[in-house]
Amino acid sequence: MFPLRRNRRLRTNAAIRGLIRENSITANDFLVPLFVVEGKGVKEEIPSMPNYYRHSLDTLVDELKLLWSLGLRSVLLFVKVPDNLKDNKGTEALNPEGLMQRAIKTIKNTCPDMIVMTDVALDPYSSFGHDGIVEDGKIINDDTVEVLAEMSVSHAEAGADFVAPSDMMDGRILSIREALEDENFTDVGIMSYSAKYASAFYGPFRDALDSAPGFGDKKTYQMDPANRFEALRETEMDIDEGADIVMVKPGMAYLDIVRDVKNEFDVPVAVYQVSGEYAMIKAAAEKGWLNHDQVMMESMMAFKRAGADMIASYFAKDVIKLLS
Ligand SMILES: NCc1[nH]cc(CCC(=O)O)c1CC(=O)O
Ligand SMILES: [Mg+2]
Repeated sequence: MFPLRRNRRLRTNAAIRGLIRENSITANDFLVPLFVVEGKGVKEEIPSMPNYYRHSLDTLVDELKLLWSLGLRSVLLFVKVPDNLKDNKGTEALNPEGLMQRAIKTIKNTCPDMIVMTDVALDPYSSFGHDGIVEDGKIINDDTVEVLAEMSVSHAEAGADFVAPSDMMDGRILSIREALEDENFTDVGIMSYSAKYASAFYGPFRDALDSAPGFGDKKTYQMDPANRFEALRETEMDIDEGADIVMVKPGMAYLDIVRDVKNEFDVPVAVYQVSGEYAMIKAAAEKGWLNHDQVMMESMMAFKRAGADMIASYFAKDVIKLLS
């Protein structure tokens, strides 16, 4: 008898393919990154991120209502800080009336049940465009961690549900957790960018926030793309220090790391499909070289298949619109 098994039987039509499908995508899967700028009536497209925008607080309100109506329930906030407010210590990051703090309040006033996660790192505030305080051309770990902890408390005071440290300083999760507990923000969570690689895929994001490093690169704090086991060490430490959710970043080129982290630990795992991944798909689709929607959905399935519990993606809205 030939053949003993015919695997194609389970692919015969859409109904049987649906029946045996192992992964699916819903609005619950997404964190929506949002870029916020000063001003009024601003909705400016980011040149290297087609169809993605920086919003001033007033237009952000409309965007939030749209996200909410689509069933999207959590946002990841980034702010673009004017040059004159940048310094080496990220002083503006602690301003209770700063753009981030106002953005958090605006969102909570518009959609009180939207989960607000805030990016915690110095780079948008840094005159050097680095994620930490610079001394003699070096990024100083422990002094930076102190600022990150204060910054986290400031975001919590403004109403953030989660802080999301994306800086890759050592020990920052513990310091942030302690600072939040000291101030009685026991319910404010931490989503740690635990395995964050020194990646060239962040290029368009740095355009969006005007936050590219002014000298050197981020290789003394972000991870070497050559390394796999180091991601597990980083993640384990962040969990021990109190991270509620851990993240792997970037996404598509790091699916092996997502799977490793998911297999090894029992906390929720997030993956970040970063700006460069978005830009690649958009650019190829614009040229007619790839089918935009199909490639987008395939990338989402890949994240789920790799074990991601949630996906931060600039495609979140497009995906949900396509599904509904
Ligand atoms: N620390 C800031 C930060 N938070 C998220 C990203 C990248 C996100 C993206 O590319 O979409 C970056 C840039 C960087 O580390 O240089
Ligand atoms: Mg670490």
